[in-house]
Amino acid sequence: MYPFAIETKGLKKSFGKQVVLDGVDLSVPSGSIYALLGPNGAGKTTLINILSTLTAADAGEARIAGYNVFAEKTKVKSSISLTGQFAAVDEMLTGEENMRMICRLSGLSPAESKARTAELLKQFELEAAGKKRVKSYSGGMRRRLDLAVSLVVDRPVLFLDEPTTGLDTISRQTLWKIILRLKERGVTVFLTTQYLEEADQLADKISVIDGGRIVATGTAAELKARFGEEVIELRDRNEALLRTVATSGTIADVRQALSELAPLLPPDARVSLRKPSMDDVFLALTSQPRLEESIS
Ligand SMILES: Nc1ncnc2c1ncn2[C@@H]1O[C@H](COP(=O)(O)OP(=O)(O)OP(=O)(O)O)[C@@H](O)[C@H]1O
Repeated sequence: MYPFAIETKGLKKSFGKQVVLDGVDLSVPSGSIYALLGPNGAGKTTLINILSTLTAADAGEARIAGYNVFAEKTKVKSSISLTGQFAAVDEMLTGEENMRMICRLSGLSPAESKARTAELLKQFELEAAGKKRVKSYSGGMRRRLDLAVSLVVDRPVLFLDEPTTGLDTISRQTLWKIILRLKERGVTVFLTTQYLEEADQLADKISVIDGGRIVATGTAAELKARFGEEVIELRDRNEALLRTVATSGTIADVRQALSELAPLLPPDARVSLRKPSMDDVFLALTSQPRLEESIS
């Protein structure tokens, strides 16, 4: 097994004059869950499209399971699964019929197709739903079927582009559980997300992309620690958030921060200290409007 399932160096991509990726360096350890976190339009889908050979890069290097993404496309394609790859799930067929058809198209015998379908429907908690037509599925069921379909053939690297966008909390948690089980089976999962909590819960490592560059990489704990050990939160008397300020949490630092802030805030503003969240980290690292700016 390669130490890094995905490696990129200096990856660049522009669409016309718009620079979307401006030198992306990534190393994703084999068998890990890696989250790429970034605001809308940061280039997450473009990066996945390049890594899965769907889009050409302008410059740089990329390897999947050791294979060169630009020179060894066939080997790369046979090393990856991509959700949504088979957009051709037939809504008029049941989940089970779709799965069996895709198994057959992937070269499995009728008996193998039946067994693989049963195994995947069970793994994705779709046993009952498997008997129903796909057009009656909820968003969460459909997302699980798409994921199951993309895993008909075992591949070492799985790309998931915003796998839980638009799902309710329960469906999201079911998918998280499934993604964690895939990791236990040795699959490397590379997912993009706008949900900070998702990256926090699932990923062994997180990279934050902004303005076409990776602006930070680390575990959720490392990224939070880099931000600061504590956050001072100031709220008005109706509990509306006025300010957040990163601090070390020592008496000296907290006192200094409060004495600087006091003249700018109503005298009855309330103060509390809390640990930083992924939201704090994300806002600090990306060019999204900062909390302080957005409320002042
Ligand atoms: N084929 C294309 N032609 C022109 N511009 C494109 C093309 N694909 C993407 N872009 C532009 O590149 C930028 C990055 O898009 P991309 O879809 O990679 O971002 P993203 O991080 O996945 O965003 P989101 O979270 O909104 O899906 C966007 O401004 C988008 O409009």
